[in-house]
Amino acid sequence: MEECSMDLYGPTLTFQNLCYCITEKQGFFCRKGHKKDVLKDVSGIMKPGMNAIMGPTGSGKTSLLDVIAGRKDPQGLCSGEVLVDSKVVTSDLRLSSAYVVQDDILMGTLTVRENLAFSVNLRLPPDQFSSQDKVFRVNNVLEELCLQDCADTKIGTEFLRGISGGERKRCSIGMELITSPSLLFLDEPTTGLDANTANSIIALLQRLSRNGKTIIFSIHQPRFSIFRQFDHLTLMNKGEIIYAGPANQAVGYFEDLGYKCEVFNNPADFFLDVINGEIDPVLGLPDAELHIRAVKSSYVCLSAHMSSWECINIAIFQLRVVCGRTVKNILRNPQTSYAQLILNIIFAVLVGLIYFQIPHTLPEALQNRIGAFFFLIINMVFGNLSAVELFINERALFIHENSSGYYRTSVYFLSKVFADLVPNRIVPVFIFSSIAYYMMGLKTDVEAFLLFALTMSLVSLSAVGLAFLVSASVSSFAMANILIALPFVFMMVFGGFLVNLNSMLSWMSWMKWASIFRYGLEAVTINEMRGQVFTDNYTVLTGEMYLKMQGIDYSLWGFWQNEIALLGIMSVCMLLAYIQLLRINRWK
Ligand SMILES: Nc1ncnc2c1ncn2[C@@H]1O[C@H](COP(=O)(O)OP(=O)(O)OP(=O)(O)O)[C@@H](O)[C@H]1O
Repeated sequence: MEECSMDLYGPTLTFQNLCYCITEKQGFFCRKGHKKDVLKDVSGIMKPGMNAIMGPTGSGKTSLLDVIAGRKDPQGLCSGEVLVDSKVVTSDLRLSSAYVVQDDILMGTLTVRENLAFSVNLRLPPDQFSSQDKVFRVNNVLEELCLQDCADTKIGTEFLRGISGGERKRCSIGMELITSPSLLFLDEPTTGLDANTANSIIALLQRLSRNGKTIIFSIHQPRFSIFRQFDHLTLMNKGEIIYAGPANQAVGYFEDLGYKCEVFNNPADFFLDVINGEIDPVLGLPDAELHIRAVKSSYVCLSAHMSSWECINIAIFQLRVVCGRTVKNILRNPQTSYAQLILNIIFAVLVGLIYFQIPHTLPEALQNRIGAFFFLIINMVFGNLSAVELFINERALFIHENSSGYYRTSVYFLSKVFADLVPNRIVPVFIFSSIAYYMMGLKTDVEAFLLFALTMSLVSLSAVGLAFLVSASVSSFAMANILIALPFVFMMVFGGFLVNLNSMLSWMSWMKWASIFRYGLEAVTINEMRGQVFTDNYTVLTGEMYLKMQGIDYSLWGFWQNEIALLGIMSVCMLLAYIQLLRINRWK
């Protein structure tokens, strides 16, 4: 086993007197809760090389890693500080260091090379690195991580078989190495991998550490071939450090305290057995207690060469790169878009057949028209329930990339919204409107058709806006479905078709002002009825007379106020959705 050799170069990270506590809420409404100390006054030093943080489950190793990497909510930090090369750092360290999360968070529909290119494009400033430089970097990382053979293979999704687990992990490491960070944090890099793959990942990290990197990682219970590659070991138990020092001296330290490690025992297992109280002290040292052994070795202070790219990224450039990835993702995973389009076509034909060429004779002229409009609006609203998945699907990816400084929240929001609205909402609605409108035999002039299609689009977009708001506010589909169905049903009741709004209890009727159904129904009714004449054997009824009877303002403003209200609902919902995205908790 190598000791953390003094001639390795790279940044040195120290942490002093870190106390971290969390407040466990007792119930849904209870704001105050019971305080739990996750880290109890811990101090230590991580030098260039391989720094492992080990301990039994729940001992606080991930918490320590997250606190020193600036990923844990600073509100919980009661005391202490983290220094890199003797300079105090804040949680902004997360923007300039590299952190590989335990569950590989990658875009499954993109290839290994495309994922690395995405990272390099967003994290290296475009004015300092040419496209060739970036391609060169991607190729270098592919070579360094031995990923050339699967460079053009897709990562894989739940529907698409992709690269292997080890390759995924190497790709995740590559996403971070692409900026050549000197400080690399990894949360349990071997979890979920088979023994050989785990070994090769640790060997890779060791190789990287020999080239000027300080590698800090948490690990649960490594086998000996892995353990012997560690330079420095931090052993944790119940939020405290019980050993910190050269990994190859840890056995000796415990033996000095009276704990005997059998010849064939794996030191990593031995330490956990000692911590768990499964090994008793021998050598007449029954009272042996484990003390923190803070190793005060001298180290050379090197200037931190971590650079902060956050300010350099240009929003428009980011938008191009993120939109490019979103579009690629949709093109390679087109099921939702196809389903939306096919559903709209089938539904349009169905509605067209049910209400085929509505006559101008009473009473069916009115009954069928209003019934058809209500039916169409129901389809426009409920057909967009799928929009609730927009931000839930990629929540983990967004949190990881956004907190690592890949892009701004606004860039992500705009790219997702446009990439969803055009193929999934606007295009299918126009196709739907064209088929249904002419099959039903509504007004033949083009202006009336365009206003009909516009109203249908605005109804659809307002419903989508509400779905986006729900999607950005919760993290589970079950919750999203409950939250979206309820307002839609209420809006339907207050739409003016199922109940006469003028006869409602006055304290309830205000809800009609928030009903997408009402605005949509009024707009299409005005558009269709104005200038029409309906007859039966004895009666002549003009569209205007009908609208007046219903209490609908059919002036030009009367029509457009509905469109503006729909636009307003959509804009407010989109804005709130964006605010909700900003409010998502990025801390671990
Ligand atoms: N944000 C949090 N909210 C609630 N509890 C937390 C939070 N962060 C840490 N803890 C608690 O702190 C303790 C240490 O957690 P941590 O994840 O650091 O342990 P660990 O050693 O990494 O465990 P494991 O190997 O199981 O991942 C646990 O009891 C955990 O429940």
